[in-house]
Amino acid sequence: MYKIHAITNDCLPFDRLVQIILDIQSEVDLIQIREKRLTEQELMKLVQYLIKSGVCKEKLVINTHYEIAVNYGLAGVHLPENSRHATAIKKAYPHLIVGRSIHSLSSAIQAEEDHVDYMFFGHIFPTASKKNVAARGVESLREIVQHVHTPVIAIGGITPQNVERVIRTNACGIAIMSGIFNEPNWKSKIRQYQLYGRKGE
Ligand SMILES: Cc1nc(C(=O)O)sc1CCOP(=O)(O)O
Repeated sequence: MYKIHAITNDCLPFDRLVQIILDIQSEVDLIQIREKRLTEQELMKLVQYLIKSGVCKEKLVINTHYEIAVNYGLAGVHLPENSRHATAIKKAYPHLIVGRSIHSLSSAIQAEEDHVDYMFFGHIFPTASKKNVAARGVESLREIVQHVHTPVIAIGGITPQNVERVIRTNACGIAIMSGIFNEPNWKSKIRQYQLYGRKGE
């Protein structure tokens, strides 16, 4: 079964965000807190509240703020493409999962040299959150997957209808934002994403 990462969509009211995370945690491998509009203080509050509400710390990765991941015992941190902190973070906190976004083969090779634990490559298909950049497509994904040993997670515009094409590239997983967090029936939607993996087992 391929990995499923859920990425928060930076626009939900606090209570709804917490509810969805609680509901989906047993269905996905990792949940990335990507709430860019929040201050560091607000992010800490959110993380504290999630843990207090019963969210499993080992399921949580936070975007950029590795100090929050360390201080609250989260599974890891997800870094942007231009971040050069991965090597230093891995050295200081070997237990922390460190992921990075990449958008080209050269970035993928750099991320591998920096010993990240996984990389996100996207966006694979057109998606509302990347309107002004052309989608990179499944063939670019396949090329990246063939060139690196580090797990590659595909992101961007992935739906239950196209997930099979993505996984056929040998990408080791998918990352989903709107397909979970913008969905009224988020739990049943995740099951649709899982279906191809189950059939392929
Ligand atoms: C957060 C993000 N990063 C991307 C990248 O290409 O690096 S695409 C993306 C948004 C993914 O949202 P959806 O699942 O709704 O298409």
